[in-house]
Amino acid sequence: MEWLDPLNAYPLPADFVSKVEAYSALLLTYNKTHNISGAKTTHAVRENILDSLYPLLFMETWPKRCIDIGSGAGFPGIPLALALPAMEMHLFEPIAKKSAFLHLVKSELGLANVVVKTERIEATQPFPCELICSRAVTNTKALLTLAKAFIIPTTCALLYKGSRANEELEGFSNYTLFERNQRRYVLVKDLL
Ligand SMILES: C[S@@+](CC[C@H](N)C(=O)[O-])C[C@H]1O[C@@H](n2cnc3c(N)ncnc32)[C@H](O)[C@@H]1O
Repeated sequence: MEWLDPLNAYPLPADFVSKVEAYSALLLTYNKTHNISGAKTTHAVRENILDSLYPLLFMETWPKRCIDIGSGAGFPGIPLALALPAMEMHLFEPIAKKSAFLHLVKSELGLANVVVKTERIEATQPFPCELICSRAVTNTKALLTLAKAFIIPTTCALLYKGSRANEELEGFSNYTLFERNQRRYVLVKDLL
């Protein structure tokens, strides 16, 4: 699978390629009738998948449990859950047609480590969580305010950001900015 070459340095599970291709096919089909994602072509879906997975190349550790706030059609939560089957991935997506798709992916691909919640993050029953992921939902401060009840002393946030990442991070003291293929990722620590 040439399009996955940028991830060659990472040991992906044996079933990763077949599952990621199945996810991509499901999304392309479902998107035609339900319009849940701007990614309408194979190339665009693959770009979103790669973007979701680039943090595998720089994150030193992954915890047992992660939440993805505003998962939409599953980015970054589904690709990360496929790459990291030992990590529990909780996908929060309040729009019914999008969360129905996430349920479909979970059942079709047999993803035992994925939990889908059709809820806004601030309206759900919180639980302590060591990793908060989010891509293209809202700015860092607003997002961490919404997710406040999930944050414990060891929680980190892995945020998928555009060019304005630096402006958003004013006031945060402990963060690292990563760049890959013109994309930016921010790992924020000490959230309390
Ligand atoms: C622009 S989409 C991004 C979807 C996906 N993360 C991606 O990168 O393709 C933003 C998503 O965040 C969801 N969302 C917005 N506010 C939310 C909240 N408070 N809690 C959970 N999800 C939220 C929306 O329903 C929407 O599907």
